[in-house]
Amino acid sequence: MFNYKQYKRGYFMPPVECNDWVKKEYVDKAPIWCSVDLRDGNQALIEPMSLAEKLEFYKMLIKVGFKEIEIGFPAASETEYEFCRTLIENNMIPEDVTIQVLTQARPHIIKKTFEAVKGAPRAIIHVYNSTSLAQREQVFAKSKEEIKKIAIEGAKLLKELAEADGGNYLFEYSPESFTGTEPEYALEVCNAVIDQWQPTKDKKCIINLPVTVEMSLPHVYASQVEYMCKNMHNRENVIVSLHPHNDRGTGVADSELGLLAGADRIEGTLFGNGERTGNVDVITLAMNMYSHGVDPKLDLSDMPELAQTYEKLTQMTISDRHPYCGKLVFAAFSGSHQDAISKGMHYRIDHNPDLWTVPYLPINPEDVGRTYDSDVIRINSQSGKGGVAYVLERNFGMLIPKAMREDLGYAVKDVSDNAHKELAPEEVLEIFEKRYKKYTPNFKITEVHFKQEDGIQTAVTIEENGQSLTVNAAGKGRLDAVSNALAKHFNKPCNITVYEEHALKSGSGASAIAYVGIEGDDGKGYFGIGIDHDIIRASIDAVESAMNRSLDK
Ligand SMILES: CC(=O)SCCNC(=O)CCNC(=O)[C@H](O)C(C)(C)COP(=O)(O)OP(=O)(O)OC[C@H]1O[C@@H](n2cnc3c(N)ncnc32)[C@H](O)[C@@H]1OP(=O)(O)O
Ligand SMILES: CC(C)C(=O)C(=O)O
Repeated sequence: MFNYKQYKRGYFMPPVECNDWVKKEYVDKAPIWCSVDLRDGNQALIEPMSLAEKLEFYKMLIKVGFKEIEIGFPAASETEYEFCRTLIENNMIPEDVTIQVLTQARPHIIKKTFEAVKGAPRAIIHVYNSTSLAQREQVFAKSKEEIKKIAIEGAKLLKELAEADGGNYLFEYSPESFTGTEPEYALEVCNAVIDQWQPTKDKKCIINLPVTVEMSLPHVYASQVEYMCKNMHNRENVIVSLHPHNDRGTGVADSELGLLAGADRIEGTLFGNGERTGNVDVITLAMNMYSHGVDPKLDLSDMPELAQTYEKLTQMTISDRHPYCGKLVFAAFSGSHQDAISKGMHYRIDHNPDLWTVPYLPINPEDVGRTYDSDVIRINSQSGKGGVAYVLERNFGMLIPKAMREDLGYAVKDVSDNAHKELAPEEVLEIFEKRYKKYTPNFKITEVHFKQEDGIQTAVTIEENGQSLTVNAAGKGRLDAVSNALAKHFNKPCNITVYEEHALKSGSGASAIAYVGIEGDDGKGYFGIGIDHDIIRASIDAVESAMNRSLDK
């Protein structure tokens, strides 16, 4: 039954008000990033990655710039164990990278974990036990003291084994299910662990406050984190880490507010893969910082490659709307957005190309390996004249006159609407050319001669209904003379209201384009274009098309 009465809030507010984080406005420096793709992400896959797949993912994480990588749960399976050994025995851990391994606070699992990391140049041993009220009561059936004892015993064993092994280890403790734990109690357990480890400036420890299951608004978590940070023993020698999941869809907000509340480190995954609704998406978090002008200290410049490799190795699918990396996240189909983006692009170039200010696009798509041409302005029946003009300019170097854009915009929209489909730039060009170039259903100009005498005199040969006729007229310029000839012949106005021309990009097979608009006897504008090496020829072709269009009515 769909019955909200069976639920109640399962979190606990700190015993004192903790809201200093509210005064901070944005995350002004990158946290220490720890990727948990190969552990939390991996344990949530339908088919966990093979050794070869984990290796490929690991290399990608290094390329992105992670300096701390939780490579697995070595006591969990042979593959996990072997992966850890492979990295160590093949010297695959760069000097500036530390691997991290996870273990339950159970002696035989901790011991197996130490066996797995033996010989590692550096490693973080991450031990956890669950502390929430629900798990104390239902899973462990243990008192607060007994649960704290599990944590203390685990912490002690880590210290003993590390000393015996002589390896270069840092320790991390997670009060798993922190968000369902009374903050005073979580603090008591964490402080007991810190007291065991006695971290120093040179040998800090990590206390990780997981949002194992997200159960509150993000500001509640921020208050809990602030409470922990303010009351933690030996705080200066403790790295406070966050490990948000995304059950309520606010893992990113938890992380950002948690950082404002004093945390130093984030554990998360690329594209947010992880248990249930996932771990916090490191890419979104990092790009959020980037879009505020803060260096995220991760290199996400080749997002399409990252996305492709991620999808291949995890068999997961990135949504088209996934922040910063989905296929459609930079696409604008709707007319008003396209218009603003197109104007914003020009404004930026004219004013300050070093600053990104384009409306509707939080970041420059090119920064993450996307292109303006195929990713940004895309044409369908929601599009407008600004977007259509932008597509022709960007892709084919055509600078459509302002007065012509509306007519063109509606023509393109109609095609898309009728076909119920998006139009590729080439299809937009095809519609444009079909409508305006060499449009001659009513007549053709087959020959034109000019003579300079009292202005310009012209003789225009018109082929109409299978017959040819030469019309003489005069004008101030050559195009004026031709339009006068057409007006005279058809006994209709052919006043040129728009005339623009420009060279076309090299390689397009033609050197110039002319755009002509005329006002018909109904007061409406009719348009044509001409493309030719000879700009006069191009202009005559354009007026020919425009007049033909006006005769259609
Ligand atoms: C929130 C997280 O994502 S935490 C990480 C979770 N990831 C995984 O569990 C993946 C890897 N895990 C595994 O492969 C297995 O669970 C193993 C190998 C670690 C352990 O396997 P097993 O001992 O066979 O089973 P299991 O995990 O069910 O053990 C449950 C027992 O451990 C206890 N336990 C569970 N977690 C912990 C812990 N962190 N610390 C101490 N005891 C724990 C349980 O209370 C239970 O005790 P009981 O036997 O007295 O009832
Ligand atoms: C082990 C801990 C950090 C964890 O994965 C979680 O709580 O989600």
